[in-house]
Amino acid sequence: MILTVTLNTALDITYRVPGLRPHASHRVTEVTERPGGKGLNVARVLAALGHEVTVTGFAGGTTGGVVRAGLTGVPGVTDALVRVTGATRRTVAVVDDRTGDTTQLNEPGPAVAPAEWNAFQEAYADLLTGAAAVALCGSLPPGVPVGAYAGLVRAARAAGVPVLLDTSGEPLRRGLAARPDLIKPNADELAELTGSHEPLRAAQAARRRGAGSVVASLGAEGLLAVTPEGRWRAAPPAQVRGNPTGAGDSAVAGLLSGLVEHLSWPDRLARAVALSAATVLAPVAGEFDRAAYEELLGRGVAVTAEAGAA
Ligand SMILES: O=P(O)(O)OC[C@@]1(O)O[C@H](CO)[C@@H](O)[C@@H]1O
Repeated sequence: MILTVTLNTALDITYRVPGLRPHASHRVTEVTERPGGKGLNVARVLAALGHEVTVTGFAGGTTGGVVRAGLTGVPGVTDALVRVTGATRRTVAVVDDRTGDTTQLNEPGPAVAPAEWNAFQEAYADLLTGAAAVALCGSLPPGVPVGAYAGLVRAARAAGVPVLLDTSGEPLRRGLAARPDLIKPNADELAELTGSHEPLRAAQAARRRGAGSVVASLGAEGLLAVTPEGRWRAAPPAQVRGNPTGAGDSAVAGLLSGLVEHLSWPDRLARAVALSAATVLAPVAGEFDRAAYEELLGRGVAVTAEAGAA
């Protein structure tokens, strides 16, 4: 079983509007709602690839109920979310039909009480005993200590479970010190973490600060991996246009599935890039287009080794 942790789950709402303008009123032409928060997106993609996945984190209130209802019946996904008194947040992705651009609005999430945080940590320790790998994903809701991920990384390492951390800002900075096996920042997150806007240099700096491996997602340029086994760049065969929400989560699912299947780094990266591009091509945020995924993999994702020490 693969475990994904989403402390700040969300009901993801996607609005389509024919041209988004500040200060204007808009008619929404299409609304979709689905369970979200990064770890839930990762879980759905892993399950679609044939893995058994358990999801944990927090869920509460009416929105939490809708999120949980949306997970029931998803083949391969087991709900082990911990109930909280506060209400699970909503996030809104507004897709501008004219430009194709997406604007994201993320609520902060419910206030988590100390007893709820303790209950989660106990549940997490139990779940680790059956896990082949764990992904810790997304922002922290109010009330969860900013060093939370450091503790969760340490617990995974103590249990001998490979751990991937995908977050940003101070939670990433602190989590890194606990030495996660892999981090997957985007270019902005990596620059914020290291102060360097040059992705290769920044990824090397992140490794020195504690990450076993770094896979940076660089938008249209694909992925840059800096690992103890070598360095690679992986890019899709053609540029894809669409809604990028969840594309990073699909890359995480590709990397994690590749890890538990013992794929080589180039094969993991090819899978992650193809999944990520197939997510941009899917009409609903956080889903991937399976036909596009298979076609992209079949056409071959260019994975090139970079010279030099990791
Ligand atoms: O606020 P966070 O936790 O950083 O990000 C939340 C979020 O925007 O990320 C996912 C896409 O990656 C969405 O499903 C989700 O709502």
